Amino acid sequence: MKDILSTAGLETLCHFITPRTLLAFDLDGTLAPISPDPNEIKVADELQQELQIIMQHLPVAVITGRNRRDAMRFLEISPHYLIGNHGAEGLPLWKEAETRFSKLSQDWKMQLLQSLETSDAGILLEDKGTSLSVHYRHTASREQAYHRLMHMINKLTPEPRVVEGKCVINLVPYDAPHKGDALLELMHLAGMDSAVFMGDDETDEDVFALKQGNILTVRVGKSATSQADWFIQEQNDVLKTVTAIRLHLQRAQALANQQELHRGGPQESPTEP
Ligand SMILES: O=P(O)(O)OC[C@H]1O[C@H](O[C@H]2O[C@H](CO)[C@@H](O)[C@H](O)[C@H]2O)[C@H](O)[C@@H](O)[C@@H]1O
Repeated sequence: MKDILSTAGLETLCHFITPRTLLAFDLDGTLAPISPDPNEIKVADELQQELQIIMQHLPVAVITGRNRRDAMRFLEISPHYLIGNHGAEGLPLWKEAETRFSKLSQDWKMQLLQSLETSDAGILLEDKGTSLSVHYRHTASREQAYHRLMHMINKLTPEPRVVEGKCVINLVPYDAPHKGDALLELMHLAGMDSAVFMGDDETDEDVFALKQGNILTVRVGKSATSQADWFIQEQNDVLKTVTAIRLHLQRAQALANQQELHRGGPQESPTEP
């Protein structure tokens, strides 16, 4: 894993981005810092402004574990693509399957509600439609809560795909598209032949694991176990990276304008009568 904000990293990033690159971002922990309350996240105004400018040059996608409606509450910009539920919501090719995904998620919710006891205070079920998240950030002992929840989750039928996150266990239908599938489908939809993706969490590993030369992946936080190729130190560095992309796009645009002017050649002055 290498530092994308190093001189070599920024050179690679700028060299990688072409007019056919999709820029995709995770939300929690990437566009917004992690907050103890999922309802209290904030995408910095400056970051939204940078993304707004970038969107004039390239397609932008947000691929989040939240549901789309929830994610929209925190975005003043309207990205070209907004995919929710870790990939299980918002992809045109999967529209019809979403009802089935929601049914599975409801079944798991009912089974968990039956198993939870009053002593399980602090455990929160987040019903997101096509997937279910089980939060344990606010329990007295996170470790105990985690083990107890995994015990319950292992008994769920049908078996969910379990994706762990930051004090959360996400339950997703096994055959639902994940974030990696989503990114590939969006590249195809947008007619882009490369993509940059930034994420921070286990659920983003589905993109990092794609390991394709035409997808540049950046993780928030260095990790020995992540499959991302590049890292930034902390969430604050997302703004620095996005600003570098914006500057690069504006420079490229200015250069293209100049070349266009030269190609047109000097205007012939009208012949004097
Ligand atoms: O894919 P993401 O956009 O990163 O979404 C992942 C999960 O994010 C939210 O939970 C996490 O962030 C909360 C706010 O910072 C935090 O309080 C919580 O502990 C984290 O797990 C969201 O609530 C989930 O639905 C997403 O799956």
